[in-house]
Amino acid sequence: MSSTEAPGATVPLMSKHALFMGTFVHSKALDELEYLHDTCVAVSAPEGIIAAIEKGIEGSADDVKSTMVKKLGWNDAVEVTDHRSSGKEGWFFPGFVDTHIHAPQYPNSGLFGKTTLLDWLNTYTFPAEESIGRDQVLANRVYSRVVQQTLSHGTTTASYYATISVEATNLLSLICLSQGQRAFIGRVCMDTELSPSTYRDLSAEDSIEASVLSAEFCGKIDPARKALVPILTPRFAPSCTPKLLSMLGDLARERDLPIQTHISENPSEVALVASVFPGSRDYADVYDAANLLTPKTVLAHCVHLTPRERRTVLARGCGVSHCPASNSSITSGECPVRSLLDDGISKIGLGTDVSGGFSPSVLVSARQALLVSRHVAMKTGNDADKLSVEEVLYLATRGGAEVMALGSSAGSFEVGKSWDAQFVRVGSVNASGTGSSDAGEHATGPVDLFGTETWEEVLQKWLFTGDDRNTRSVWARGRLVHRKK
Ligand SMILES: Nc1nc2[nH]cnc2c(=O)[nH]1
Ligand SMILES: [Zn+2]
Repeated sequence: MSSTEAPGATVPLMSKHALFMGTFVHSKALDELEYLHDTCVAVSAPEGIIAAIEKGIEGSADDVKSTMVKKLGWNDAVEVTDHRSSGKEGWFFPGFVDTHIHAPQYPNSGLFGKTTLLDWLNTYTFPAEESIGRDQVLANRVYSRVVQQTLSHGTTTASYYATISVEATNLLSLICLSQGQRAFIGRVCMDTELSPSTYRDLSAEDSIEASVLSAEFCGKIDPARKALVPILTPRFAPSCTPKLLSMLGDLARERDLPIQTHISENPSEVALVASVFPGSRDYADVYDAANLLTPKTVLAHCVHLTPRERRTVLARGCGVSHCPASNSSITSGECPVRSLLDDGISKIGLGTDVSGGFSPSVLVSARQALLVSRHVAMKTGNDADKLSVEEVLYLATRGGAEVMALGSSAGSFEVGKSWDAQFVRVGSVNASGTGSSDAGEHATGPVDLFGTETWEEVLQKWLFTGDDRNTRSVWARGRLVHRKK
């Protein structure tokens, strides 16, 4: 396969308007999930935008479908997905937003031993990334799989770090486009001796030129930035010279590009930044001096930010990608999410941070976020530090959309937003104690309902015991991008 050839079949555009019916669950606010029963959501073709939402009225004989059809005059060419008979065993939920994931690290999922960030980078990460850049066949294998896997776990938007290789990064763009995932594509920039001499940009100028090439490639294959957005990606401060950082800040402004980077993940990293940038007041100041902190900047981790750094992040309007599974796995620390929120930093989403994090599932990240918040609470003695199920599911969807500056187009079910959704199905246990979903084509994994649960409890059980077997269908920008066989 040549480097710019689109791999595999491309997910087709919506050819007909569509009506989805059943129960819809989404975040209304940080601490509130809304449950819309017997509801019809109309999605217009070919762009996949929610055109109308008709809520069923309890006890009313009026059918929401006919009401909707009359309202929109979509009588004929309409595709109907009707899950109204699913009861509490099935519901539509917004697609997840993964605000931070390293595509080339996917083969290393679960491999971290007892390392911490800086030795983990040298032991596991740089070798894996370098090998992808040298081998397009391997890049195709890994990138195709990571996009398939994230889609099958319900991720409709992902912000990817690729590698320094333009060729391999372009391949990731093509794969996301053909599989239908909305993606931010970041060619990694790094020009210091922190990484091996064989795996770094030769100069700041080279790094900028390569970043422009990969951004222009995205522009060529998706000119309106409908599905693909190039994102400038200085790996983290110690990987970049001040010159490169400042050239990236200029480039972001000139081309109106978003930025992603890591910050304050681990105490040794924070100390390293202080020693490499002695003239900066703190880690955030290194980025701020280069104009890299903008409302379109995604800052991964933010575990050890000082009060002054928090004020900088808030003042610049940056988003935070909370990566709890990664922070526990490579022992980086416990991000104090409640305290960030209390300080006014409300743009917070979740990142799987594969492969610092071990799972491509944002559901797992949400679960881990909830658990880590319990550890924070055990340390502080303050119950208010505990995040609720509603809050972590907000971070997984709406919060992530805000972080990626997609707040008006994704993250919840509202007229004018994109149909980015997943249909979740769980199982129930019958009188003889058998799960309805133990086997066969409808196997839905370990979530067992006994018929006594409230809707709130069903969502809690999904968060803690669910997995990708429950994610039956996934749509991104109206297009069906995954269906469980
Ligand atoms: N978690 C994580 N932190 C980083 N800091 C610099 N590079 C990385 C990376 O690849 N993963
Ligand atoms: Zn990362």
